[in-house]
Amino acid sequence: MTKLFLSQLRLLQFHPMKLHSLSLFKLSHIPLRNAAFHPRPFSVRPDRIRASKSLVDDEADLSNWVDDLRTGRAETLKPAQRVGSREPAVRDGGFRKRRGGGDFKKGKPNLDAKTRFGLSSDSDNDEVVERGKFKDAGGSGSIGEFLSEDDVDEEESDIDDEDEEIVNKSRSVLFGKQNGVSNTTRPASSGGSDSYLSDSRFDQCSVSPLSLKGIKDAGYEKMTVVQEATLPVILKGKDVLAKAKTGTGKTVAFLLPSIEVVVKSPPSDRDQRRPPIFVLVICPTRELACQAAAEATKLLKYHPTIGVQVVIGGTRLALEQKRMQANPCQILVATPGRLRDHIENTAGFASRLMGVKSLVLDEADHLLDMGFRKDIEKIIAAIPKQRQTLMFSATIPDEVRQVCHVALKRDFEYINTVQEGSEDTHSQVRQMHLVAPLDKHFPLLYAILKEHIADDVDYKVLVFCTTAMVTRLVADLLGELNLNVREIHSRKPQSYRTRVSDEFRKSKGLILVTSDVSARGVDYPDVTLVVQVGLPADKQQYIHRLGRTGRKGKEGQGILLLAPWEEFFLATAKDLPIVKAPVPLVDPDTKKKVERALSNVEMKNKEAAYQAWLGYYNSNKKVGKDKYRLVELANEFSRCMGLDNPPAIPKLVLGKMGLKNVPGLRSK
Ligand SMILES: Nc1ncnc2c1ncn2[C@@H]1O[C@H](COP(=O)(O)OP(=O)(O)OP(=O)(O)O)[C@@H](O)[C@H]1O
Repeated sequence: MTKLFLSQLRLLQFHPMKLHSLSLFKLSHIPLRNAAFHPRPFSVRPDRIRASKSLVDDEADLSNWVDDLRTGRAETLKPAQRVGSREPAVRDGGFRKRRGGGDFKKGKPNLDAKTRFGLSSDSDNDEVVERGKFKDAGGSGSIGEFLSEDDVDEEESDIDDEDEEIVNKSRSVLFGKQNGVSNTTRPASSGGSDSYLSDSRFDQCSVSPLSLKGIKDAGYEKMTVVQEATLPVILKGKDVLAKAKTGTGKTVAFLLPSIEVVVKSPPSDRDQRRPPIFVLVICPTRELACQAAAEATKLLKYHPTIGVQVVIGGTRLALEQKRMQANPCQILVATPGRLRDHIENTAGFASRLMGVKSLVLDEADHLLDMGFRKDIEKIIAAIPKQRQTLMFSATIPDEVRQVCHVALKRDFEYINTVQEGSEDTHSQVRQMHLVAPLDKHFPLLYAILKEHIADDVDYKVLVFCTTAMVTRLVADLLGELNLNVREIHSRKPQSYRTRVSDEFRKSKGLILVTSDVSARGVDYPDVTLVVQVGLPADKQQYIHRLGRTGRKGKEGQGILLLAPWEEFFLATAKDLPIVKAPVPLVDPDTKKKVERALSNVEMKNKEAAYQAWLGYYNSNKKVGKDKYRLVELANEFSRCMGLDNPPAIPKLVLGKMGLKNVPGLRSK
């Protein structure tokens, strides 16, 4: 039996003097912690990429996109790009091959896209900093805006469309029952501790022949560990709370048995005006909802009578209403706020929900935290008590287990596929942290990215930032530095988000600067590096962000860039193997280049980023405690952007933030 060691790493203090003494940082040359790891070849998957959402030009098209997949009207599916382990970088006399680009200009934020999607007009929108609390506002001063949700996604139905709204049977170890709850830990069944595939095949399970055909066409043969662990239990009708590492196939694990629920239900009458919805899947973000619906569509290939639809914020409610009327579905994938909107405003919708037999909460811990809880409770009140409930996530903190009775029956089964003594992250993902003064962050980020690009021609990088407006600032900066970047956050129109997300999914040689809208569940293949700039909201969010790389057993790298006063985060994640990174050399030239690039970034974007930054850290329990120190730090951030005089903030906003009369702040 493989023995797993929990690496208790000594977290070394960063010493600024070391900055110059260390050689150029080569992320990809650092040997993996688990040197013996070989990514499993992913041989059985003639991978398919879903229809190009870059064709989606307006909200109406977006709304119809999943329908088009169902009816085969969407763009022909394209064969996958390379799967399996990454190839070494191709170098040709210093020329580095780059792919991707689409209709965006390399290295520059696309101006057409900016104009078309109104980027400039939303620069002074509010930015929410912490779920359920006041976030900073960028100018209009409307309280409604303050109360909107930011990047935690995203869907807030009640504001407007721009606001938003995630076993091995034989070897299972039963830890016993407490209060009727079964707790089961089901370790990976083959191929070492990090294998995500089990030895069991789907055809060994009692699923319908048509579903099996769909699974085969999707390229799935063996079940992943979480699928093997949960399928038999779910098929028996039990409520399940399941935990499995990121990128290990949880979506299919809940979709397949959900489809079987519909298969076993009496067929709806074709003429029935309001046919029942049998399966309701709730995801915290729009991207995730679309992704889950697309996966369901794949699996439903041979079930022509079963329909799936998606309802998400950012599209016109009336369009969704029309679409649901025209193409009634038995499986509905939704984000919480928009679902509530339909419950309250769509004629006949509430009665359709009375047919729900299976409720799925994807990213369950996130859906049960305070930002979504009210919506979820309202939704649960609108569906029958007699139903099966499935909750999945890569992180299930104790607090969530304590409140999961909100949705689950008392005798639910808790299935944990993360082995005892193993971390919630993948051992094939090298995790590093870099602690450096704030004024070094932008040059360091640039140096990290340049180095990574030089090492891997197929680079595909996600850069996570703390808020939407800081995301925009960093994207602007990296664009000015001629890196091939895109940005995605909650202040972008949904059609733009969908387009960029799809482009990044298919691309290589691209950097996506993002807020936490991309933190959970989004399945971008072959991400080579995840950079997290600044304090993650919590350890769970760190894990989910990191989980965008190292999916399906592949290798990956993660780097967390912190200021010294953010270093306390490492103590909260001390069970994770986050090692100290060698510091990349930032030569004076690089520094100057970054300063020059910053001077080209629009003033209003810097102002919005300052305010957002202040709001984000103000909401942090530790950093926000000492308001005087907070303002000092915010002003340091302002100087990092080249603004020695910090931008003025509306008095109302300062009042809401509890920052009135704090020295160092300028009000207007
Ligand atoms: N049985 C299978 N065999 C091979 N590939 C699979 C199988 N099941 C799912 N996959 C693929 O694995 C990838 C990851 O799946 P998925 O996105 O569901 O992961 P996840 O566990 O939900 O991740 P996260 O925690 O980040 O949400 C997807 O590309 C999916 O198509």
